[in-house]
Amino acid sequence: MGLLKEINKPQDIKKYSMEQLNEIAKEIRQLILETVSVTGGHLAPSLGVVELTLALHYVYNSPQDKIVWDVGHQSYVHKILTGRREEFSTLRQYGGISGFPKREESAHDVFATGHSSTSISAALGFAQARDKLGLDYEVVAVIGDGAMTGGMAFEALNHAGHLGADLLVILNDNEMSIDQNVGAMSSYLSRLRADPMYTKRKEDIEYILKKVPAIGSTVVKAVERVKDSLKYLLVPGILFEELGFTYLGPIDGHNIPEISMVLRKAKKLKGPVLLHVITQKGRGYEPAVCNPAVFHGVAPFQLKTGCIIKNPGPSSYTSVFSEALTELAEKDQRIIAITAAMPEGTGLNSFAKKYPQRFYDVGIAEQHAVTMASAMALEGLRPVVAIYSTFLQRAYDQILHDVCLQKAPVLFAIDRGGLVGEDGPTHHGVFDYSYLRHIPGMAVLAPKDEEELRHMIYTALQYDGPVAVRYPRGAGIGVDISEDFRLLPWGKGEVLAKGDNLAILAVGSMVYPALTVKKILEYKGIRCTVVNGRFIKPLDQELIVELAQTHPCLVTMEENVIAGGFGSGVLELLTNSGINGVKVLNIGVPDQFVTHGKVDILKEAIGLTPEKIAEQIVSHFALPEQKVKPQKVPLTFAYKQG
Ligand SMILES: Cc1ncc(C[n+]2csc(CCOP(=O)(O)OP(=O)(O)O)c2C)c(N)n1
Ligand SMILES: CC(=O)[C@@H](O)[C@H](O)COP(=O)(O)O
Ligand SMILES: [Mg+2]
Repeated sequence: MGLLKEINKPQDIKKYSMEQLNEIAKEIRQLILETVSVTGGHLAPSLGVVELTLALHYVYNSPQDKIVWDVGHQSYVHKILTGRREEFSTLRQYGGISGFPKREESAHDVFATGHSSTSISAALGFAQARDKLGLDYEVVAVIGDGAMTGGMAFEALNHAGHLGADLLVILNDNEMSIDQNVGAMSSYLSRLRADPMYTKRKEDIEYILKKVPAIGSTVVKAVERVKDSLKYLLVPGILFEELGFTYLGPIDGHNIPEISMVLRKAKKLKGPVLLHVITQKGRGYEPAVCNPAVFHGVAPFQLKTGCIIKNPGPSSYTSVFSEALTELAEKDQRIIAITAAMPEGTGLNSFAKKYPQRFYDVGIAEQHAVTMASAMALEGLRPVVAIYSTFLQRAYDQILHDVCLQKAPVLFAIDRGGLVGEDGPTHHGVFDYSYLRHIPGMAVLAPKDEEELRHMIYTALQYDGPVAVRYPRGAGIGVDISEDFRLLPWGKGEVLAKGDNLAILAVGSMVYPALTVKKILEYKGIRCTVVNGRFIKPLDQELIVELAQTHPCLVTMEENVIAGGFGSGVLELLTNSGINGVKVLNIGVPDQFVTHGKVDILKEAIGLTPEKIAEQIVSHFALPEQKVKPQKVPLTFAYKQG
């Protein structure tokens, strides 16, 4: 490592020449490649902003000057340049550095991001605070072309233009969201990239020349167009100019001298400035350049070949959902599939290939996706909105008012439910039971395994109302998956095992762990009933009341925060049913933001492993322990730890 090892803070790069900065760029790319090929992570986004980040830290003075990274998945270069080079190998590992900007991690991470399209709002907030407090610093938001399709970005552009705030928005345009970018904004940016000044001027001049001999309205129109083309000629970023921004660009986002020169110019301008830079996602690593969608967020891979190291194992919940929906769509023409810029992640890409006319990618616009789906459903279609649990949080109001209040039969396919692992607190889907359960008319289901997910999707589509099916990230349990579809009894749980000392009522990803807890407790002479709750709402009231009346202790288990989750619903039911004899323990995610790391490690850390749960049960209920060898009772399901 040549010059890079001398850089421990951003100011250290200011002494280097442009040639040396290009050398440093090479070293940074190599470090990112060597690290992410081992840890996994957001490779292509970060490779695409190496020169941009170097130029930014060359011209600005972080952390006094505030740089906000939209989504923040592209912040690896920023982290390497701001004192985290040596610990960069701990990227996304438990106890290591986060894959996203994190205030607790560094003063240079001025705003925690992870969800898209927030950077301009944050930048405007910092700019307003600066002006109100009489402080002196620059503010920069770096936002991608994908994130620019998010509604919040427009809200902030609108407000910043209105205020005339001194700030810089850098639009990092690489023509990609996670997949190909979509929307009218993306097309507009393509035109800007294609240097419309030339094309626009040429068309208009030809148009005018052809018409000169004519008289009357044609000449008037011609004059109008000349005016327009002059406007376009002088200000290609007219959309941003009309919002009050000075538009600069488009410039080459890999040319450090050019970027630095334009950044210096931008610093001198008053009011909001938008600098449009063109970058290549995955720059410097051929496999990522050729396939930026695959290398957007990538698992560990072989550096030499770009082959991603796959863990053979059970079908993923995502693929089971995708196959089930695509099969059902064959028979039911009403089914429409909607994603918010994540066709690959939600598994809808295969649906899109088979039914392009019944598929929508709305861009990073979860709120719009939900409300559009509601109107579709009210007209008789069966829209299926596939959005990760954490990103669906953004559309809470739309779910409540635009879907549930009007009883629109929208199916929410909620992927990444529960802990997601290395993406950390901005991405764990551990709040959805709580943010959905209290909405009148909403039904919430969670399958115990991938086989049940298939039947839940089918059952949910037969239900004439708002319904959510929530399932985890990654591989299923490894059970056989039937070919048919079974209608599950609505609102009913499933008794998996019987015992008289205590009853465990588990939902979703905690059902198989509950069976393991049962095994562990048997060795202590404690016999458990285990129930697969299946429905977070409506609860199986009859079964729960019966369990409470026939067992001295009741345990609920869920991979959701305890507050307001499934267990809370059970407690409300017992209280409202006047049942107070039974002792209850709610097991779930504690009242904290769970950090990043492998899921197994995180579960160990927050007491969500079967062993830790069994310990909590014994101590909570002060159950007498007898060392017994339980009779060999085969589990109804072979639960595989893993
Ligand atoms: C609200 C929200 N929805 C979805 C995502 C998932 N997501 C992460 S990055 C990304 C695409 C971002 O594209 P762009 O801003 O162009 O950045 P690039 O990866 O191209 O650098 C998406 C959809 C998210 N982080 N936040
Ligand atoms: C940065 C971002 O929000 C996405 O790239 C997200 O990390 C994808 O998550 P999965 O890897 O679970 O699809
Ligand atoms: Mg992009």
